[in-house]
Amino acid sequence: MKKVLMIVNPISGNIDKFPIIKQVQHLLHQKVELCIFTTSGDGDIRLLELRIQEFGPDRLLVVGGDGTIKLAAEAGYKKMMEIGILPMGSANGLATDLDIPKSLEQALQVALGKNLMAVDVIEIADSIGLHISDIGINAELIANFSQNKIRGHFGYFLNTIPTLLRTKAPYKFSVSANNKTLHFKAIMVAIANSKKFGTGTIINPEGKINDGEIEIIIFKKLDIVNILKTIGGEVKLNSDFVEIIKTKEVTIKAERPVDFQIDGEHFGQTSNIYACVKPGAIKIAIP
Ligand SMILES: Nc1ncnc2c1ncn2[C@@H]1O[C@H](COP(=O)(O)OP(=O)(O)OP(=O)(O)O)[C@@H](O)[C@H]1O
Repeated sequence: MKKVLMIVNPISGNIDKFPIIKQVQHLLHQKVELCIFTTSGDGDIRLLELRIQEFGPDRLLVVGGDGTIKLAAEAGYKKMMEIGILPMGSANGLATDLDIPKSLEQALQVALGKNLMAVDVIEIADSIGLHISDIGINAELIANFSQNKIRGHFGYFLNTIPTLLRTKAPYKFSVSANNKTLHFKAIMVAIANSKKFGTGTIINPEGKINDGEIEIIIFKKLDIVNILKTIGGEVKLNSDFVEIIKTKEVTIKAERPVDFQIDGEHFGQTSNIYACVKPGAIKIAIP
């Protein structure tokens, strides 16, 4: 490996990235050519695509959370770029799922290592997702979290109660997959590529990020106690309030626009989502 483009999100996880950049620069000194792209939160995708074109990296090294990994994947996926991850987000859902080590040195070793997994990409709403997208109450929580500018797990926790008080859930949805359409009421419908939320909660026991399929997870009901437990990573999901459909593509319709998120990034409100899986479309370095 000769050239590494490090993509740094300065605000993710409320972590100061300066010492991390210094340490990576020190560890890679005279080993690889390192270029740093710092995200601004505005128009990053086009600027990153341009930087990739100019610099021609062998690998993208993401220093951020799920949103920053999503950005790197979106900019690099048509070029089949290899991605390494230094998990520096609030929740780090994808990194948790891929068992990326938490210590910087170990994560860096993995991120620049030879062990690559071809991961499925979900094409969804003119964008892509690698981890978990959903429409309903979790996206409402993320929308409130983004507005409040409080990051970290505590930020999610603080937003839980107001979100639950304000929500109009359950909503009426229809889900079309595998030549069948289901109509039901639910508090949220998730499109999942892998097993866990960043809190460590397994929301999708059948999920495998490289099996060429996605799981549609319908959360029919969830009481406040269960939601708080879920955020704390305690709940074992049971079929009374959850239904899972395995598929390669899905259309989800809601009776009215409902909050929607992809990999922790709020995507406004929508009443119509189409998603399909592109098997093994991006390579991520794993332990
Ligand atoms: N310089 C910046 N200033 C403000 N916002 C930024 C900046 N750079 C990126 N962002 C925003 O950061 C968000 C992505 O953050 P990311 O998901 O990586 O971290 P996180 O939210 O702390 O962690 P996680 O997603 O793992 O919970 C995007 O919404 C992006 O627009």
